[in-house]
Parts: sequence; structure tokens; C-alpha cells
Amino acid sequence: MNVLRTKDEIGQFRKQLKEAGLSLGLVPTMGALHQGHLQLVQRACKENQSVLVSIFVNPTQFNNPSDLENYPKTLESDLAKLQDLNCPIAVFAPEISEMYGDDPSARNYDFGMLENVMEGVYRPGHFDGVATIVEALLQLILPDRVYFGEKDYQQLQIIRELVRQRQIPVTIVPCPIVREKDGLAMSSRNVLLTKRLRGEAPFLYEILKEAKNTFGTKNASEIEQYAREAFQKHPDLKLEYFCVADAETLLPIGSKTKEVNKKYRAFVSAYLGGIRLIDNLALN
Ligand SMILES: Nc1ncnc2c1ncn2[C@@H]1O[C@H](COP(=O)(O)OP(=O)(O)OP(=O)(O)O)[C@@H](O)[C@H]1O
Ligand SMILES: CC(C)(CO)[C@@H](O)C(=O)[O-]
Ligand code: BAL
Repeated sequence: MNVLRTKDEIGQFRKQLKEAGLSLGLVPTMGALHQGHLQLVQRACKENQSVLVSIFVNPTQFNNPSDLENYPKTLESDLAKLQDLNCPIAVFAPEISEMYGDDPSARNYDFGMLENVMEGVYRPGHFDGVATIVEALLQLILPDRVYFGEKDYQQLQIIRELVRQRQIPVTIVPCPIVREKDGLAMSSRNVLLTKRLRGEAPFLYEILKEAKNTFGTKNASEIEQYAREAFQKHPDLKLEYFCVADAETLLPIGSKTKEVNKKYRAFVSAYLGGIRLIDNLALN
């Protein structure tokens, strides 16, 4: 596996691809790879002649120091999983100083309402950190396509806006959420759950499915109220938000009337024994 560590190595890699006329797909990750990531990589392999997977635990997007400290780091097994896919993949795994010099701080962005709801409220500064590193990666690597999972749906919308604002010439490819057999959205943080709490985790998806089933008959406020009450019967789960929103603007519907030509999604975030989980589902 070709593992690149520096910006200079990326420059050479990019030059070689350009000379050979090969297209490049980028899959940005923070490592601890699971099947959700691998689906993004496989899709990138189908749609591009070469693929770069970045593995970088970006410090500036962590609003909680213990979350950063506990974040799983498994580079060797990540490389083995990518190797097993048998496609032309290189990995970019830089040190923090390579990306940030001696000042790991985020730039300030203005994403309007997109950053003032849900994750933006509960993880202050998070999207500035995400946008800082994603912009740096895109400007450095200049991929033809970049792949993001819909599990982090708000992040996807923020990156669409970032690419629009900065006029970065790249195609964003959104990829569906990959789930465990019991419905839990795959996530690197799932390995941090104890066996008992892991058993409680599929409730997030169950309540999202109930929202979808009742979307035709109930209004958004009723669905949210129902979800809040349902969470109270699961004391291990500490609900942060359950929100029914416009899938494009992410503005909550609240008690407004649904519009027939619009797409809506439900979003949930909850703590399970100190581990923060998020999920979302299309409602129509
Ligand atoms: N279950 C999944 N289905 C589809 N895409 C996913 C899934 N999990 C992660 N991704 C995507 O993989 C990319 C890298 O995500 P990241 O490395 O943060 O992993 P993660 O599993 O989301 O970890 P965590 O949420 O615990 O930070 C993101 O675009 C993310 O949306
Ligand atoms: C996009 C990303 C790799 C930026 O660090 C991260 O937020 C993630 O893995 O979703
Ligand atoms: N997948 C989103 C990255 C984060 O939780 O920081």
C-alpha cells in the first residue's frame, strides 16, 4: 500500500496521475475503518481510475477533548482492510503538524443557518474544524470526485456549501448510510460501546423509522414530541435532539405545513454511556 505522509508526496502523486491522464477519487476519513467507509472507497474505485483515502483524526473538529483522546486509532488494520479491496488505492496519513504547522486552529466560516441547527448547536466550532481540513485536503489533492456518507448528513450539506462558496472544482458524491444487521448506523465510535449499551443503540434507527411511518399522518411537532417521550422510556439513552427538517436547508419544519414538492428528513443525536451517536432518515 502506497502510504503518503507529506504535502510534497501528494504533489508528486498528483503530478504522476495528471501526466498519466488518470482520474482521482478522494475519500476523507478519520480512520478506524468499517464497512461504511469501505462502501465509500469501493464506490470511488468504480468511478475513478485511482483513489486516495485520507486518514487523519482532525483535532480542530473535536469540541470535546476526551472525545479526541478516546477516538479509535487503528492505522495498521485500516491499511490491511484497504489492501483487501484489491483496487488502486493510496493512503494519505499526515501528522497534525503537516496539515496545521505549529498552530492547529480552525478558520472561521459562515455557513448561515446550516451551522446554526443540530450538530452546529451541540458541537460548537465543529463545522469550522471540518471545513478547515476538508478545504485544505481538496485544495491540496484536487480530486475529480470526493465521497461523503449521508450518516453525517449535515456535514455533507456544509461541504456542499463550502465547495460552492470557494468555487472548488470537484464533484461531491453522497453515499447512503450503511447499517449493521440490527439497523444501527455503522460508526467508528460504536466500538467504544459496552456490550449492554450496544444492545440499546438500534433504538435510534427504530424511532427514525417510526417517524417515517407516521410522517403522512402527523405533523413534525407531534413526531418530535412522540420521539422525546419514547426516549424517556430508555434511561441509558440521553437524547440531545430529534428534529424533522427540510432535507436541503436543514431548517426544522416545526408546526409549519409540509410542502408536497420538498424532501424532508428526521435527525437524531443521543448519548449512550458517554458515547455520542447520530443518525438520520429520509421521510418522503
Ligand atoms: N455508516 C456509514 N454509512 C455511510 N457513510 C459513513 C458511515 N460511517 C461513516 N461514514 C462516512 O465516512 C466518512 C468518514 O467518517 P468518519 O471517519 O468520521 O467515520 P465515522 O464512522 O462517521 O466515525 P464517527 O462518527 O465515530 O466519527 C464520512 O463521510 C462519513 O459520513
Ligand atoms: C470529513 C472528515 C474526514 C473531516 O475530518 C470527518 O469529519 C469525517 O470523517 O466525517
Ligand atoms: N463523522 C463525523 C466526524 C466527527 O464526528 O467528528
